[in-house]
Amino acid sequence: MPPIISVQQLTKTYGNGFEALKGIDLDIERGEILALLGPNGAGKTTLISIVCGIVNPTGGKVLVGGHDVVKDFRQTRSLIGLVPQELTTDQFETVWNTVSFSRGVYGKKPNPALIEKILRELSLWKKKDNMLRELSGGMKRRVLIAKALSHEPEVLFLDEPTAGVDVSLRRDMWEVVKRLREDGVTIILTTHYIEEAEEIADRVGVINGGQLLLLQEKTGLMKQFGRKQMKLELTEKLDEIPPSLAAFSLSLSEDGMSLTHEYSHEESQDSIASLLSALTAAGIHFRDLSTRQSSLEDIFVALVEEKA
Ligand SMILES: Nc1ncnc2c1ncn2[C@@H]1O[C@H](COP(=O)(O)OP(=O)(O)OP(=O)(O)O)[C@@H](O)[C@H]1O
Repeated sequence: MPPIISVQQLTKTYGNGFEALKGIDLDIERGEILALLGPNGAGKTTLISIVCGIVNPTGGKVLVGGHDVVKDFRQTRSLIGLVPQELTTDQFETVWNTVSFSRGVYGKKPNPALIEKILRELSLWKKKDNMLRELSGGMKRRVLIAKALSHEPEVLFLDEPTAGVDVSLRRDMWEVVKRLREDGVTIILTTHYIEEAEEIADRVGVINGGQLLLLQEKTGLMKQFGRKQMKLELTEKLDEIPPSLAAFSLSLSEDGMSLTHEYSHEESQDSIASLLSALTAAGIHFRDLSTRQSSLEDIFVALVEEKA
């Protein structure tokens, strides 16, 4: 099946001469959750805005459902739901009217049953007759999602969806996102919260300086770049690592009371077993052991710094 979104050699130079995108190639598959990570100013919002037809590209091409986002703007836009960072709707309108109106904007026939379903799923049903200005910040966020879903888009863009929202709302949002994916909706989210990408994404793209540095399936990414650490708390102070342990990647803490072994996912479990027996043979005993796996955040920071 062709990708639902195909971004080809996309460039964007703003009026002031700033090159925000420097040739992005990106295919997004139907039904996946793609997290776009990148530091401030990386170009994430510019990329999303071009795909949604809000910003014009300077060069390259974007197809959504096989249609060109510039030439066939109406068709591509109707396939997309965009949850922007901020609410720009009329604050004196009710939740129900706001969401229903949004559906009409895309030329879809009214469908009260669908609007009710969306509002219920987003825990907005009880607030349907409230004006937007009466809602809390978190509730307004929910309205933004409801609006974006009102015309039954095939692709949902979430731009920094959980910035500044509390933990319970964040959980609820992820539940909604997971349900949407089950319904076959493709989801692209930008986030600064790397744990979020780690938890929810199928693939992760890293953008920096207008370039796509990496695009990979999350589990493969974690395996390839992820390092593991095993820390051993020693029973007695060790002055130096004995030569018999030189073959293992070990470091000794300054106080001589702990040893840390770093290894990759590829290294077999055997290496741990042989390290532990080599330690025993060297007369080194430990009272506790802990392991740690590098997170997507560690990987991300290393990658962005490396390319800076
Ligand atoms: N209209 C504009 N004119 C000139 N430069 C712009 C314009 N819009 C964005 N930029 C610049 O383009 C770069 C990319 O901005 P963009 O908003 O796409 O980044 P981002 O990755 O979404 O960042 P953030 O995480 O801060 O939202 C930034 O350096 C920004 O200052």
